[in-house]
This record gives sequence, structure tokens and C-alpha cells, in this order.
Amino acid sequence: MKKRYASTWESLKEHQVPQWYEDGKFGIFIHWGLYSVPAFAPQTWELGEVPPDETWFSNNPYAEWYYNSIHVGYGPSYDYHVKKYGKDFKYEQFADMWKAEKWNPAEWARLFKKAGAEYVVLTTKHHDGFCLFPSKYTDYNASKRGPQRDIVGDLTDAVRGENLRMGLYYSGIVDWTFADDPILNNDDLFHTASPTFAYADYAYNQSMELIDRYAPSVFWNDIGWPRQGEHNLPYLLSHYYNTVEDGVVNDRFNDLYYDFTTKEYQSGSANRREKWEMCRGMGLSFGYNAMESDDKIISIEDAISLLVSTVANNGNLLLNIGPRADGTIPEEQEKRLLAIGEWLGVNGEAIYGSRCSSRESIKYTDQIQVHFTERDGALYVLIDAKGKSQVSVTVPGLSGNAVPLDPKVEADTAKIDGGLRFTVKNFGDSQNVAVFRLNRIM
Ligand SMILES: C[C@@H]1N[C@H](CNC(=O)Cc2c[nH]c3ccccc23)[C@@H](O)[C@H](O)[C@@H]1O
Repeated sequence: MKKRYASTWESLKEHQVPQWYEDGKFGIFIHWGLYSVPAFAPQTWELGEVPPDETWFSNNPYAEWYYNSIHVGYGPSYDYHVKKYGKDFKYEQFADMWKAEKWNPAEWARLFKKAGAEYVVLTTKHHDGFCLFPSKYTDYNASKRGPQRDIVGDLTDAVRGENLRMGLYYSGIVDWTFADDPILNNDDLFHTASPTFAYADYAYNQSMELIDRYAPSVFWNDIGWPRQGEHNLPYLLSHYYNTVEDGVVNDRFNDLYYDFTTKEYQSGSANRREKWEMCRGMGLSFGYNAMESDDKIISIEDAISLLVSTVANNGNLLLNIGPRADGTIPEEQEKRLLAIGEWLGVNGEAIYGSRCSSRESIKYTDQIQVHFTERDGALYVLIDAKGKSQVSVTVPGLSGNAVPLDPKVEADTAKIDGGLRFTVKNFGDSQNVAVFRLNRIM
């Protein structure tokens, strides 16, 4: 019997994180929109590395922030815009330049499958207010302008065609078509953005149409929910769960409710007793930044290390791609997705469907860490030795027969000092993370 949720916080709090989200571990975030046309941002910092003040917002590395970055009237993006498009060129003009002429959603979905992702989250409306779906509430959308198609619907169909789950991102509290005072600090971002009741209703109505049209498995709201619309949330979220029984929502609804908490680069905190999700771009941006070449984005080893350390601590990794305006995915981004998929092809049994172990991760040095996951009565030992070709570590309190999952990993184990000593001589195809299965949990 399907549970019915009432539009009360008490009823919503009965919702459990569904097994697919606990098991899925790895998702692909996609930031695609008008900002993908200029595709420019300075490469400055990771979010959380510097305070979210004027320095951050006038040198914003997020290419999807291009509208605000040129709107502040100074800084690298403003200079770039004036030089390339001219001072009088309006951001809205990108709406007729974005053609997505080479876009093949089925190709994207095949790549995400090969990457070993279990879910996908696509921007439906970012802070610039441009909608990638045929919204009834604005003509500033991709079925009326630019691509002239239902981007959200076409990708949803392709992703589901590969048996992956489709999630939708919505910029709840910030929409620069309603309020576009230049944002130069977090107060502007969280509190004064889009202050009207009219906008709160707009956000509520668009969220309802997204739920009713696409039944997304993830409703990923960003930054916050319009304060004037907080009273709408119990109804919106109960409607969501009554429409999508195994749906999940994140923690960006003004700290009122969540299924999972979020980290973004260095921002946010994670507590391994709760389900959480780490999101980041491959470089410093979510939207495509044409300046971010192969050497400027996360290495394959670091991406795999991030996935392993996130999963071992009860998190999912939502790794972002920023496609080009024409619908192609930059080769350097595709390369990383395929490498993660290969690693998961060999070591996935320690990841998918696993749960974090009572054993906490052990940090031997900055380069050498050991993580643990458990699944079906087996304990997995994931030895991450960044940049090393060989490594020896003793894990205390372990005993039993440890078998590497990758047949090409050359390693042996010995019982010493009440622990198990792992000596890895060759990491095989597993980049810098060798995974062992112990059939008895000690
Ligand atoms: C996925 C990225 N999210 C950014 C907004 N992020 C934040 O406001 C920072 C943040 C980190 N953890 C949070 C928890 C609650 C609310 C905001 C955040 C957006 O500004 C970026 O453009 C991109 O879409």
C-alpha cells in the first residue's frame, strides 16, 4: 500500500532515504544553459577556500554566474564581456545564440552509464532564470528560444532509457529575472534575493510543473527557498513524495527539511551517521569554462580518491560536467568519466550497495589513507596511496584472508601486531586505490 504524505512537517519526517539513493553512490551533475555560450570565468578558488565576500563574487570561478559577474560592473568577467561582446551586449541575447546543434541526449546517457553513474541531476533553471523546459510560467525557456526543444524532457527520456535515475536541479531562492541587484556577499545571496510573494508563487508553480511533468527521482533545490513561500513547502514536498514515492530532496530549503545534506567543494559539513552528498565541478566551475584545460581540472586519481573517501563516509559523489553550448562534452571531462567507470567496473562491489563501516577511515600520511565499506557480510579495505607505485600499511584489529578485487593488483598480506599488514607492489588498473575483500568482519 503506497504511503500518503500529509502536507505537514511531521508527516514528511516519516520519509526514509530510499534504498536506490543509499546504494547508488555516484551521480552526474550537469550545468548547461545560456552561460555555456560565453563559457568564461577566472580560475580563482574552490568554494569555501576564501570567504564568500566581494573578492569571491567579483572574481567568481563559477562560469554559470556570468550574468552576475558582468552585472557587478568590474572584474575579469566584466572585462572579458566588454572585450568579446561589447558593453551594450545583453546577457539575454545568449538565448538566441545557444543552439545545442550537436546535442545527442542518447549519447550523453550512454556515457553516464559507462561512467558507472546511477543517477543524473540536470539544471532546469539556474540563477539566470532561463528554463530548460517548456514552463507555462515564462517564455524565457529552451522550447521557445535557442535550442527550441524540451532539454529536460529529452534528457530525462534518454537517461531513463539507460536505466539511470533522473534528478532535477532548481534555483529556488535566486532568480535574476525577478531580482538582479548585483550579488557581492552571502547576505545578498541568501536573504534579499527575489523578495516578492509573486516570485515565491512562481517558484512553487514551476516546482509543481517539474514534479508533474517529469517525476524526478531527485529534487535538488539550490541555495534556499523563497522565504515568502516557506509555508508552501509542506504541501510541495508532500506532493513530491506522493508523486515520486522513492524521491529524495537535499538540504537547501532554508534548513527546514532534508533527506540528505550537501557539501560543495570545501563548503558544508558531513556527518557519517546521516546520508550526505558531495558535489563539485571537474575544475573550479560547474558551467563550462573554456579556459579550463586538461591540466586545470581534477586528476583521474583524485576523482577516484574523492569517490572512495566520500562513499566510505556515508556520502554520494555528484560529479559535475559542464557541456559546451553545442551539446558536446569536452574530451577532458569525458576522459575522467570513462576512467571512473573503468575503476568501478573492477572495484564496484566495494562501492555500490555498500554501507559505511563502523571502522573509521585511517590517514597514515597525506598520500596514504585506508577506507572501509561493508556489504553482504564482507568488509572491504580500500587502500588509497596517492602517487605511490608501492605501499605497505598495517590495519589494526583485522584478521582473515584479504583478496584484491583487481586481479592485476600484486599484493600480499601478513598477520602482525594484532593487525593485518597489506603490501601492495602493483596497483594494476586500479589507479592509486587497491581494494581488498575480507570475508569475515572482525
Ligand atoms: C551547485 C552549485 N551551487 C551553488 C550554490 N551553492 C551554495 O550556495 C553553497 C552551499 C553549500 N552548501 C550549502 C547548503 C545550503 C545552501 C547553500 C550551500 C551555485 O551558486 C552554483 O552556481 C552551482 O549551481
